[in-house]
Formats: sequence, structure tokens, C-alpha cells
Amino acid sequence: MLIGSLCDLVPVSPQKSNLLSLQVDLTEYVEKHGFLFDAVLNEDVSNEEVYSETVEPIVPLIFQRTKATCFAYGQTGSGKTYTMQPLPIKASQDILRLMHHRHWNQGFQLHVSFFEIYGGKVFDLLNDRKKLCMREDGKQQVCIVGLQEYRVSHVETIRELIEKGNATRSTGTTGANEESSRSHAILQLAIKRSADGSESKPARLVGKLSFIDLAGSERGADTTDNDKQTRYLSRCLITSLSGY
Ligand SMILES: Nc1ncnc2c1ncn2[C@@H]1O[C@H](COP(=O)(O)OP(=O)(O)OP(=O)(O)O)[C@@H](O)[C@H]1O
Repeated sequence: MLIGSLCDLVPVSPQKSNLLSLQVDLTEYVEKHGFLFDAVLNEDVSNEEVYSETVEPIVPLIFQRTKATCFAYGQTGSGKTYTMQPLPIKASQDILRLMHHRHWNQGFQLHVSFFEIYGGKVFDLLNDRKKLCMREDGKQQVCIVGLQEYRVSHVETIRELIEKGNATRSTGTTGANEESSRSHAILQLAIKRSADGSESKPARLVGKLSFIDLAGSERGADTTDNDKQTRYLSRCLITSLSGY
């Protein structure tokens, strides 16, 4: 399984990763990709270590106009959901701590939303699976029209919202996982601030931390049209969420 933050993965000079592709005249050639990793964690690390290596360093940056995305990629049953699930709660604890100490009285607010992409469609996991529309604005930013956002100030409220969303999420069974995620679930922690730092004006987005629990990447032969649509939609979304 690969867990990554798009904030931190920066391509560098081509190295050894090999992928066979076809040229227009159908001759095969090896595609070369290079990636720079900030950290490589082995299978013995705890979820706490995963958090402190990957997400914790990004948390203070979302108060400074940063949008970051954390996602897990891997085969069904490899532990993506297991690894991703504790991260938003830990991040919320740190965000609220920063809001109550370093950024005390600066008008920052924390908002939570949670939705899934399933069968090429978007559903609000915190609003009775209401079907939502995805639109791109003039700045090529993806907007989920009608997505319910909750303003929160306590970790317990966030925990309840996440549990509610997880209970509503689409799951199925695969050969490797009895409770396999059939959808991509996206949980967003948005930092907002009102223009004059008070409560009187509507708050504007400052930064955002998105957690994406991708559905398992099974063999191509298992891939249905629904899965392909879901993958295409989520690829657009992930790229856009991260500002890439
Ligand atoms: N590090 C771990 N320690 C103990 N149990 C684990 C660990 N990682 C995963 N598991 C268990 O393995 C099973 C499959 O894990 P999980 O559902 O996270 O996989 P997944 O990659 O999200 O699968 P899918 O893509 O099918 O949703 C679960 O029962 C989970 O509790």
C-alpha cells in the first residue's frame, strides 16, 4: 500500500520505474518515471507513526492558504481504510489545538464535509446520501454543489460525523476483504475565516486538508464500467483538490 500526500510528492529526474507503453506505430517502449519520497514506512509502523510522518507536518500549513490531500492507494484488503481512518481525527485534534492557542481569536473556523464517489456519481455522506453535482469554476477548481458542511469546535462532534458518514458508505465483498470499500470517500477539513476576523461576515476558505480513502485497485479483469467511471471522476477530483 502507498500512502501519500500530494503536497510532498515531487517528481525528480527519471529513474528506474518501468512501464511498457505503445508508440503510434505499435512498437513497445519503456516509460520512465521518477519520484521523490519524503519517507518510506515499513509494515511494522503504527498508525500514530504514519500520522506523524505524513499529515502532522502539513497541519499548520492549512492556516496559511495551503490545500493538501492525503490518500492511500493499493490493492483490496491491503489496509487503506485501516490506515486512513484515524488520520482525520488526529488532524482535527491538532487543528483545534492550533485554533485555540497559536491562532486564538483570529476568527478561524473549522468545517467538515464528507462525500463519496460511487458509480461515477457523488453522494453526500452527511446528508442522507443526497446526490450532488460536481462543477468546475473559472479558476479550474472543482466545486461540489450543495455539499453539506458542518462547522465544528469539538473533536467529539467530528468523530460522530465521521462515524455517521462511514456507516452510510457503500461497501461490498472482495476475495481479499469482506468489508471492501466500493467507493472513494473524501473527508474534508476546511479552515475558513471571516473577512474582518469577526463572526459578522461570511467566512472565506483559507486552506483545506482532504483525506481520500480510495476503493481497492483490483486486477484490470475485475474492473467494471462503474469502477472505471468512478476512477476517472476521482482522478479529476484528486488532481483538482490538490491544486495540481
Ligand atoms: N495494520 C493492520 N493491522 C491489523 N489489521 C489490519 C491492518 N491493516 C488492515 N487490517 C485489517 O485487514 C482488513 C482489510 O483492511 P482494509 O479494509 O483497511 O483494506 P482496504 O485496503 O481498505 O480494502 P478495500 O480496498 O477492499 O476497501 C480489515 O479487517 C482490517 O481491519
